[in-house]
Amino acid sequence: MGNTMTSERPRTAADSQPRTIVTAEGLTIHFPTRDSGETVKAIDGVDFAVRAGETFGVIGESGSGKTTLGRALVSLISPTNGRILHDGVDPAQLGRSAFRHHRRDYQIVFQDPNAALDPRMTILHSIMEPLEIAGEAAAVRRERAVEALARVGLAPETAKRYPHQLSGGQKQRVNIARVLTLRPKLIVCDEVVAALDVSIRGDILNLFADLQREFGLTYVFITHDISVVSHISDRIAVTYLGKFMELGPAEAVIERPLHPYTRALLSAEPVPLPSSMRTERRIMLEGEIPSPISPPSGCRFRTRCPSVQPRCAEEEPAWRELQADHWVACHFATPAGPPPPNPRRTDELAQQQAG
Ligand SMILES: Nc1ncnc2c1ncn2[C@@H]1O[C@H](COP(=O)(O)OP(=O)(O)OP(=O)(O)O)[C@@H](O)[C@H]1O
Repeated sequence: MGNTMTSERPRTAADSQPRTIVTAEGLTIHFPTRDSGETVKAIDGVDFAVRAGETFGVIGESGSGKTTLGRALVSLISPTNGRILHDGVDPAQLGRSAFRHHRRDYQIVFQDPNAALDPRMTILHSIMEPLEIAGEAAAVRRERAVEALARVGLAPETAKRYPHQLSGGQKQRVNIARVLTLRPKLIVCDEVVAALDVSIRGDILNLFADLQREFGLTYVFITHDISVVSHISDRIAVTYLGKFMELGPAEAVIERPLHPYTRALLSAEPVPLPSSMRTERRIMLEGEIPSPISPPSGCRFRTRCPSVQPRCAEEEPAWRELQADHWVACHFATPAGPPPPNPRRTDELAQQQAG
């Protein structure tokens, strides 16, 4: 960045690549179950990089591993296999004190507005708390907290209040102020508007967008709600049973999906359907997501896929860049889109429904 005028070094392809804030390499997170001794494969080998200044949306049904992924990105969970790099640094290799200093740059805001707030602390103290843990001086803590309170749209008198005196939306603004004081490189937003009244979700999403513009923040935005993710994301990753099915520019993923799962997810959404799908029949997602303890062989989506073929049970699809910056894991996807529904499969599903 900026080195072409001052450095003698010739430009390389790497110079035009955007800087990455966090990279996941073969990221795998397995949880042993307490009673049965089995393993929950919550995240089962994903590779991606989040670019500086972008909003990286992560979408998928409940149980697909989104929260586990988000927690791992901010080092709240350690990888079972593979690794996460923060701006090129592997946090797992840092000593205790270096890690403590490092992790303030990688923050998370949770779905439950109460999760991070101590009911006995005033709002000002709650906002100052992360700075105190980070070892900042009292004067800096107060100054930054007051500034952050205003920046998230809360009145100065809110400082003296307690969490129970605030609405859900106001508490979520406090949570945003808490992480903002640390000036982090990355904020993982885990279903941050899901618990809020529908009427104020837009305000909070707009606040995130304004803060991103002002402070050059990078977000990973986790949600099961397509309207949220399409509203705010630059790129979208579609997760299913611990794997990425598709990853690409938001507009391409929403308007011209490549994976049958993405198409089914979008088609299950009541409104608004992308223009390319308005005339298509709705493809309903049949059945429950299978257990991550024993995911299906080959392609994990095959047991619910309307386009399934015999090969899907035998061979795991490769992760392919089918179009520029647009990746998919499906044997039969083409640059034109997902494979057409398999008529035999459609008959089977109709029979199951009738039965
Ligand atoms: N600490 C844990 N111990 C055991 N299993 C876990 C643990 N955390 C998550 N899981 C399991 O891992 C799988 C993925 O969970 P995760 O919460 O990451 O999914 P999700 O996509 O965020 O779902 P939701 O939207 O419901 O939160 C689930 O089967 C869940 O039960």
